[in-house]
Amino acid sequence: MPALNPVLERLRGGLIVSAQAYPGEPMRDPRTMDQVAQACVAGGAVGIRAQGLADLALITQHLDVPVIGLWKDGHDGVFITPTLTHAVAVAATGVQLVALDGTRRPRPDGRTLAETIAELKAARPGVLVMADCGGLDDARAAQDAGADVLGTTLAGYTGERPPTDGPDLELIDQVAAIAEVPLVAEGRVHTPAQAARAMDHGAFAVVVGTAITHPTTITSWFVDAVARR
Ligand SMILES: CC(=O)N[C@H](C=O)[C@@H](O)[C@H](O)[C@H](O)COP(=O)(O)O
Repeated sequence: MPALNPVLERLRGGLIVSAQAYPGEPMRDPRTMDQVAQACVAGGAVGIRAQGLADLALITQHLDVPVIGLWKDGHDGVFITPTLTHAVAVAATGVQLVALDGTRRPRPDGRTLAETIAELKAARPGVLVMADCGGLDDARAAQDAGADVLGTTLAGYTGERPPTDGPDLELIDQVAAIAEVPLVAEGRVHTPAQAARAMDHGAFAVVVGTAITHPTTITSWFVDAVARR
């Protein structure tokens, strides 16, 4: 892999924590997410992934690790930073990387992924792009479209890959074999052992969300285990 952008170099081999609360949830408050993000950095996270302009505006002020920002609009189809307008607004919060839907599905504003990336970079020079992919063909296309980072974020959510129990290691292998840019393993990494396995399979860094920052889900795992006895 050629010499990397210094922002990406800071993420190499590390854990990125995704701190997101969903609409209507008790922790859906920018101050709360900012505090959660700070707590994760204190624990050794090399980067933070976060959602929404208000959360990002606070988090970028208080953290000195790279922040991957996104804006979820809706919950099906293309909803992760779906348009150029969303992407430019996310970049304007001061994040170093913008995560956007990196699938081959039509985007709501009619732009291709390549056009979106080129226009975002023209509007916000220096910003990096993480493409959230659902499968190998997405990853290949996103790399060709100019993505700086490939993520397995949408594996199991777009119909291209079955939802695996744990990270989609087969997809990580496949993407690692074609990636000329960093591959970030994201999606259903629920244990430290799974995070380590994703690295062993060729990930450049790993994103963990739910298992660190979503107490409702984590609690339900324990509740179910207790209820089974
Ligand atoms: C599919 C989708 O919408 N993924 C979102 C992307 O930002 C988040 O809801 C996930 O929490 C994140 O990808 C981390 O994954 P996990 O929470 O499984 O560690």
